[in-house]
Amino acid sequence: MGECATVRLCLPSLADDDPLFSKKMKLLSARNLSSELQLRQGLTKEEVLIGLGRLVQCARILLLDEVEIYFVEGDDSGPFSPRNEIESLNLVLSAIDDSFEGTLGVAVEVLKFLKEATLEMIGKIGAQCTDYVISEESNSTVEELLIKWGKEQGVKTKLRIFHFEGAGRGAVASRDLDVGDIALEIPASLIICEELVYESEMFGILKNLDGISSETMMLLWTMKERHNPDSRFKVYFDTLPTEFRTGLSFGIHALAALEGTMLFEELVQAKEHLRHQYDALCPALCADHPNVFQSDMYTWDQFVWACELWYSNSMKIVFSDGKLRTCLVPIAGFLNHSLYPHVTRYGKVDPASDSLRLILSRPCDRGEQCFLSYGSFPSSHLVTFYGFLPRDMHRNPYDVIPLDFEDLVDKEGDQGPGVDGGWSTHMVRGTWLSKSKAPPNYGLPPPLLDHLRSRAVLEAALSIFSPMLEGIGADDIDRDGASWDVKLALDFVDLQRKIISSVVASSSLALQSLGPL
Ligand SMILES: C[S@@+](CC[C@H](N)C(=O)[O-])C[C@H]1O[C@@H](n2cnc3c(N)ncnc32)[C@H](O)[C@@H]1O
Repeated sequence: MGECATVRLCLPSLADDDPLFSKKMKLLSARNLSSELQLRQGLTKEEVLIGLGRLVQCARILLLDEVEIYFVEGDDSGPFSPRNEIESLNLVLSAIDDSFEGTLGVAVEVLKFLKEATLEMIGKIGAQCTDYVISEESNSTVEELLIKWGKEQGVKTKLRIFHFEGAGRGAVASRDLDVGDIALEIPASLIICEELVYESEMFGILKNLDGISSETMMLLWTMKERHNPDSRFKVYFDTLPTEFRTGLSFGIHALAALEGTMLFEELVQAKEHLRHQYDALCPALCADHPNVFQSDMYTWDQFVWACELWYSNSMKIVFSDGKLRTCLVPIAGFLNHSLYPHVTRYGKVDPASDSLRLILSRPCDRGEQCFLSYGSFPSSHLVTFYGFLPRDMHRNPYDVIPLDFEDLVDKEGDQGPGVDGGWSTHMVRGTWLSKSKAPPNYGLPPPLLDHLRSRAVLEAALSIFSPMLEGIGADDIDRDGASWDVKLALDFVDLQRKIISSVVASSSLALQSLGPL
């Protein structure tokens, strides 16, 4: 770029209240990265690209979350995860877009070059993501009616609904969509949230109950409203399945298949918690106010249905009044989750249009399934609350197993691993996700080993995981004839076993490398 004029790009600086502030600052300074890029005149294209690369590295660090930062290895400059990469490149893109304003002449060409290069990087994300196969276009009247109803009330969509093998319904781009395009726009007035309870007759009763949360009120409202033939949201309720298949509906055989895993305990506890909640609320409401809470609508099964609906379909959204509400969003609820999402941030109502806009953070070609990110969840959370494991489950960077071995180490008079590295929690994940499986870490996370007593930590990890590996899952279950919940449980067990075996193998190697005491 012979005549490159000065161009200045600025990423937002790291917020003081970022809980990972000091760790991120440490990484930035160790790598000598700045959130500002100045390109002076006369640089070559290669030099401009090097500058862009450094800015992307900085953005990656700024946007690391607590799991990602824990697994950052040595001087690895990323990418760290698909989520982190998509958001980092979009951050850089908006810095480039901001710089166009007031820029003239050759500098505009440089910015265009930078923008193209960034879009090219974004375009490469997701190339390895595993496709879901369309089983049929949804020509069922319920989904069509919902879209028609939505459009009449201001919904704008560039998506069509299809059925996918193993994922239910999903949304497909009806034309090529680029970064920044709005795939779906839902007026705030169509979003189902707590205000509807406040307007309903049941609120007069619920507001007198001590400590009842708006989420619980919404559960109770949904249980009744789904049967209301005059509901404003009838077309939406008609699209909902009569039964959800999440971990909360696992039968005894699926639970038996999970024995020895942490998910077994989690599911049993989650179910018990819901049972307590149900027992404390529904029978009394039905007995005291039978005209409002009809007992046939407030059975245990219907309560679990409503919980599963809210866990698997709700979104947390900030409205124009600044308040965060947990909501059900008709039509947006058809979008499935991916580790390589097209839409990453959809948590805020756009104040100008008073609508929820699903804006693309990476392109989605016509005919391609358009995915959201539901969040950075481990597979146990996805099974419990959503009832699936993604096709790319082996690549899930958030599929971590927390390590609670302070007890084990502390008892021996050690100061414990949480203290010296400034890490309050330790965790492991499949070591195949590591970029350096070589000594000294053998694919284990650096903070786990990066302190004085790594021998004690490795021994503690082995003492936790080796017995777990032996006790995990029953081998004698016939997968072919199994029901949906047993199959899902077995897939989960296989994945856990793989993760734990990899950690045991790496810990043993790392321990051997330390040699005898
Ligand atoms: C918000 S809904 C999405 C629409 C849903 N597929 C349907 O047919 O209504 C969330 C549910 O979709 C399914 N799902 C989402 N993402 C998935 C994925 N990547 N693979 C398999 N199932 C998925 C799970 O059953 C999950 O509980």
